[in-house]
Amino acid sequence: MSNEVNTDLLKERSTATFDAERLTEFIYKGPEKVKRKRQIQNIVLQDKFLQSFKPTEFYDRDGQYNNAVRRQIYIMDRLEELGFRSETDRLNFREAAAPVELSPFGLHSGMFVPTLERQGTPEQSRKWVPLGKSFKMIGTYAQTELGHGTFIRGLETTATFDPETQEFILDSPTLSSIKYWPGNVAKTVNHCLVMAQLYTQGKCHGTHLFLVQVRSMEDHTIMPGLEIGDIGPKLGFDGVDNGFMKFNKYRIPRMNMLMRYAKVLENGDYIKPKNAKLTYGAMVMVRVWIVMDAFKALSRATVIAVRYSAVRRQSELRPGGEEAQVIDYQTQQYKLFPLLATSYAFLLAAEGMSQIYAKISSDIERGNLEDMPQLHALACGLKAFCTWVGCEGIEVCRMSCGGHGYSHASGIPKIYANIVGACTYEGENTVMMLQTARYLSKSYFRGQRGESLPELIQYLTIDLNVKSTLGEDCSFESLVAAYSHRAARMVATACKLQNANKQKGMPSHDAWNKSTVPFIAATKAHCHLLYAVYGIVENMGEFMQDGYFNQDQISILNRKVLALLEDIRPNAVALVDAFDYPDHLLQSCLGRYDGQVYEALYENSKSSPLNNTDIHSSYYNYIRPMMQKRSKSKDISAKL
Ligand SMILES: CC(C)(COP(=O)(O)OP(=O)(O)OC[C@H]1O[C@@H](n2cnc3c(N)ncnc32)[C@H](O)[C@@H]1OP(=O)(O)O)[C@@H](O)C(=O)NCCC(=O)NCCSC(=O)CCCC(=O)O
Ligand SMILES: Cc1cc2nc3c(=O)[nH]c(=O)nc-3n(C[C@H](O)[C@H](O)[C@H](O)COP(=O)(O)OP(=O)(O)OC[C@H]3O[C@@H](n4cnc5c(N)ncnc54)[C@H](O)[C@@H]3O)c2cc1C
Repeated sequence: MSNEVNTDLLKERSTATFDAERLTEFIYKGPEKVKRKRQIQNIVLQDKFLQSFKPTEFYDRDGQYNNAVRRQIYIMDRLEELGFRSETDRLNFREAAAPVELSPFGLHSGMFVPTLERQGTPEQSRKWVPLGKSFKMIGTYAQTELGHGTFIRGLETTATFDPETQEFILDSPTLSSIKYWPGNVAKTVNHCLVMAQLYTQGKCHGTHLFLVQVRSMEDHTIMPGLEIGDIGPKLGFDGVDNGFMKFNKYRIPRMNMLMRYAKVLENGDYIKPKNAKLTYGAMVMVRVWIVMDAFKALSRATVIAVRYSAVRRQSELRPGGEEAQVIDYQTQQYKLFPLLATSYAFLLAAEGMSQIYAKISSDIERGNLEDMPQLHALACGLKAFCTWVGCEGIEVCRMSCGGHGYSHASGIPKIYANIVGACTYEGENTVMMLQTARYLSKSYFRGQRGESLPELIQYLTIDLNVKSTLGEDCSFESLVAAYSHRAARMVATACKLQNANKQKGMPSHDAWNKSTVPFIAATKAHCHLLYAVYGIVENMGEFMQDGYFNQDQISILNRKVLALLEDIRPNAVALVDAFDYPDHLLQSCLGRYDGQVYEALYENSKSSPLNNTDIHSSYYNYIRPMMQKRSKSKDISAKL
């Protein structure tokens, strides 16, 4: 591989009107943090073991899982040796060491241990959290069943208290109650946090979490009374052993129920929690993290597509002139530059969401549940919005790279396959949006009654008769006002339909269900981020429906969005460079910093396992016999 930088990329970087390094420092919170991140990435780059793996797509499922386990245990050991204490250092190392290879221990660290910490009593946390953090206990979060994932209250796994033996008896009473999907349950973990319907003294008290040992700590064999296995290949996540698990009257000690919020006493008495949804806390936490995952996925795909668009020359923009950089086609800019803006908007949204989560979750830990509904609504809405918009954007990035975008060598298919599951897991997106919609509906009617609303939704009470004051300058204030007006109008419209349904005599659940489509649109408008002008132009109908914008303002906006493309054009490469993703993290022949795309593609293809032999065995086994057979037959054309 040559070590020169592609001349088009060199030119792009030399003509940028700002210093990308300054923006990198803003993104990563200062030059020292950037320097430290790069130091850590370099440790990984120099690491022979970590650099010894071929791309995941060159291995079969067994190999991908085996490599994922090897890699992650190596990372754990290296982190011990390196002695990194700060979470940022550890995260930077992990991300560099496994940029796209998901971890079979991901749910252990991401859900199992944090849930033991937050949902266990202090005694339970003291006993189990150190075992989890030292990997003496390896766990996951097992909630979804064959028959239920979304509707937690419909889960069928039972945990029945036996006061004689002071145990809970876990059971999968039906086929549909078999646990199905939980990550890492098939081969990796020896414990699970199981969500089950709690029965005591003959009464069901709803779903609660139970710590269950599922494999022997001696030899990893499956505990008697359990059936466990892998669910099979999936669209992505092939290094992760999502599994199924069936309980057959499986007994666990009473004290294995997480009892921070709800309790079962020795005599079987049930002590209820302050709020039944406290048990759902782990899911809220992961939804908040998924907003950042959506930013990372979309921004990486955008880096690849923008750099490639600066390098790829195709067709004549000027008749008889040299072939143009595809980034100079207005259509290519209209595809990619809004995604660049969206990536930056997602970064800010993810950081804001994390701050709000930190504040409200610590209030909840102290017993103040006041803002729990707002946190739930925000986490549901942003998780759904950012994964939907992010996945659509990553697909646009793939297609904007033409044929090479469809190759794993572009790096984009893996980015997509890893993040698109997040539209489903941790709460299916439509269902999540409806949770936010329910909160907006209740808030709208509270606002109508003159009650005060939390700051984030005070816009619901604005005067909808006001028209836009947008002028040629498309001021920030006028754009924010436009988005607020659109969302407030759409929420009001959906609520009026819900009310009208009730006035017609529909029971409230039907009145709700028959207004959920406009509520989904209204909730998307509520979550819509301010990548401003493009968002208005793409959704113009929703902004025009009540004449909020006049014809002249619409012309201004249409002109503005095209003008913005030209404004961004000279800085497009610098804006993606600022994300500071090193090549080994992007794993993309198209998105390389040096732009040597064709050499990289050629080298990558030569290393494809199918090239290990010149003539494939299938020629000797099938093709040659077929040709020999046909060459003997008389009427060869009929055969063809
Ligand atoms: C959809 C809901 C929220 C419905 O719950 P429900 O008990 O039926 O409640 P409801 O009747 O709709 O609402 C009653 C009320 O409960 C509230 N509520 C609901 N959930 C929460 C919460 N988390 N925090 C705070 N409040 C919550 C609702 O807003 C309602 O409030 P309201 O009565 O309107 O004031 C629930 O079923 C749910 O969360 N479903 C999604 C299941 C899910 O997320 N599964 C994830 C499994 S783990 C996984 O996928 C890991 C993947 C990670 C990986 O592999 O990397
Ligand atoms: C990659 C991956 C990893 C996963 N990891 C885990 C894990 O580690 N642990 C775990 O417990 N689970 C896990 N899951 C399961 C996941 O959490 C569930 O699949 C998810 O919660 C969706 O539930 P469901 O499958 O029941 O979908 P369903 O709800 O059955 O979705 C089917 C359709 O029904 C619609 N629908 C459902 N309810 C409503 C409603 N009230 N209103 C309107 N429409 C509705 C949905 O919008 C959707 O269109 C994982 C799933 C995936 C894909």
